[in-house]
Amino acid sequence: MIDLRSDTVTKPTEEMRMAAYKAEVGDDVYGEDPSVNELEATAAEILGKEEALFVTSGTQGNQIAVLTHCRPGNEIILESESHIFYYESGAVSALAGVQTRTLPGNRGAMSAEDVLHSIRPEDQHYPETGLICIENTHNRAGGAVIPLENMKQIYEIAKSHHVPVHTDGARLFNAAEGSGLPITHFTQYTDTVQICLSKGLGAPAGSILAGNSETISAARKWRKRLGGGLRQAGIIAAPGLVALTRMRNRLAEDHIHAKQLAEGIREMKGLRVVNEIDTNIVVVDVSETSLTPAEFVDKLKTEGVLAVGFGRNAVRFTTHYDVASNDIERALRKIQAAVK
Ligand SMILES: Cc1ncc(COP(=O)(O)O)c(CN[C@H](C(=O)O)[C@H](C)O)c1O
Repeated sequence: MIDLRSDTVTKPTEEMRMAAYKAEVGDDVYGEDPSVNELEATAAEILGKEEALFVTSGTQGNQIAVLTHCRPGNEIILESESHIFYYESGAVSALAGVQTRTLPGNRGAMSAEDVLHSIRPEDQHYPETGLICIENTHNRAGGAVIPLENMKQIYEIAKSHHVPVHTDGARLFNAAEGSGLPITHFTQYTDTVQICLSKGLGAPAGSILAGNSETISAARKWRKRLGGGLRQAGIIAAPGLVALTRMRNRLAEDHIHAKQLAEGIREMKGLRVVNEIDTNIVVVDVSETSLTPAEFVDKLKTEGVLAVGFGRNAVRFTTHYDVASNDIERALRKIQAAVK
């Protein structure tokens, strides 16, 4: 079975498993787990932020950011198919008690103009704008890289209106690789950033939320309130450190594989690649097969390829560490067989 459902399916490498086995541990609620402390310090350094917090998932990192920046009754501005809006089970309302102001994106990027005109002026009828969220790369835009200039413009507008910015950077390392820019060029234009260790970087679990010391200290308290204060968490932080320090440079391979997959699918009658391939995601319109995305996903499975439905007419294929070069050729043959 070639699993192209998501880069969340990556299994830990031998090196990560050994790191977990050998991890030095302590009680992280007391700040005494050396592996967690090393991971957080290393992540803060790499992301160009004062401090970083190890969290259990990208969703937890995003939700802690919303809880830390906002208060109940605030409005948050975010893109209409962003993960925080689309895939986090309404947590921003359920947990933080905020309302969403979604804006259309162009390949996932909100226009700075739209953001400017969506920030609420002071008025007793209006909620305060508590946060602006950017997603880079943008999952439902097909792993699109949000241009640096766009982030810069939004950040400058946010700062001039004293509104914080959070970046859902679940795949920000893919954005850095896809744009050829150091990750700190992107993180300079956001107050907090969440990055996933468990996706393209291949860790078994975990994410990082990074920002200035005051914000991360408040975020740490929110993590505790959510039951995320962990004990000997070095067992999962140590493999996370391996992922963060050893797996960034191989993301280019996933991007090459995604491009190869897209090129092969473009040759197939009945399928249409709908996104420009910036990183590791290929979105394919299957409407000409007269199958629904769910039916096509089932057909693919019988041929030995796993993918996910992705909206009304499309399926998504995501390349990752556990998909090797020869898997792409094999997957293309199986996808071709599913189309027949
Ligand atoms: C941009 C972005 N931000 C946050 C998350 C949440 O990360 P986790 O909570 O799964 O660790 C995801 C996961 N994305 C998953 C996937 O793509 O298969 C599913 C859709 O939740 C994401 O794509």
